[in-house]
Amino acid sequence: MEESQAHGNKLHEVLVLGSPWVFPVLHSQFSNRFHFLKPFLSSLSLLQFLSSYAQSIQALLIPGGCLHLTSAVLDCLPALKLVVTTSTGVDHLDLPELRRRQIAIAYVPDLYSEDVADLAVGLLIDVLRRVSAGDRFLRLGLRPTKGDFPPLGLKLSGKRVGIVGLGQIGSKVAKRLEGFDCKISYNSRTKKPLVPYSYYSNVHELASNCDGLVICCGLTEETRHMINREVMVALGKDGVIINVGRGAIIDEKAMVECLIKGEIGGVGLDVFENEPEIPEELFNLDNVVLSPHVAVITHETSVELSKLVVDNLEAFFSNKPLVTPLPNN
Ligand SMILES: O=CC(=O)O
Repeated sequence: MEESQAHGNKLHEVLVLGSPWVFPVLHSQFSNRFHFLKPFLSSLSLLQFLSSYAQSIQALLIPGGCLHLTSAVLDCLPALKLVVTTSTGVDHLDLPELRRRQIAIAYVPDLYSEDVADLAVGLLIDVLRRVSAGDRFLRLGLRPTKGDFPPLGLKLSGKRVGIVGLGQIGSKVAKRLEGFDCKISYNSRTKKPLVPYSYYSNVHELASNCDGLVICCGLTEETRHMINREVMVALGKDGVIINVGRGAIIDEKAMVECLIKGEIGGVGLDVFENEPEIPEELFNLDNVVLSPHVAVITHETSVELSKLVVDNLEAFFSNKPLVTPLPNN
């Protein structure tokens, strides 16, 4: 309210759900153009807040990942006409329900793939070469010169790496790993005609023929728990898994068991099955590298994202076509 009053004319109201990481940039640059409603700063429950303050809200902003836009939330927003998600993945949105209510969706088609691919390779190097484990070793006061043994890692160069989902992100991971002389294979819904890598239609077979898997696909009913215990056992006790897709693509409970029993070699995870929850057991395992769902986040990207979000909001409020509408919506 304060912001609209300060400018003497009415700003367009935008509801911000789930504290998206772009919000600080957005708020500092564009609070003179929009009035942002921030339930995450309120002491009220989300539904109480929405029922009290959001009855006339037409546009909302939501990050990908943990917060799901449920019918209960939508029922509190009778005037809603636009959802802008700051994610590429849309598994947190109930698409049929949004369609039924004729609510338009803007998303982020291809802003993040370089950053996500960079972090995927970073996690792979970290898990194999034990960068974070070595860091912990030194911080504990241990030293090779005192006869302490640093945790020895495994080579990346020349490894057989399977990419699960060879889209924008997966292709960039593959390209980066070519620079490490890795032998790349992949699994995706269909074989890509112009790709030089070996194709496996079945992820179990892919795992049997690889030293590591990098999961880059989206979460759908088909990919949920696609990386199950059998796939992990097929990958083998030195095999590593990197996940920059969505947590629930891996059967997380089975993964924890495989790690504890030494049935896989290690994991690097940017995403988790029940974010923001992380299984306790993972904190005690030295062959696990954890990252707080930041693969898409860099300073540079946050500036570009902020502009994209505002361009979509401005288009909506001036009755123009959205800049990045979700296809088939
Ligand atoms: O996880 C982030 C995204 O889907 O963009």
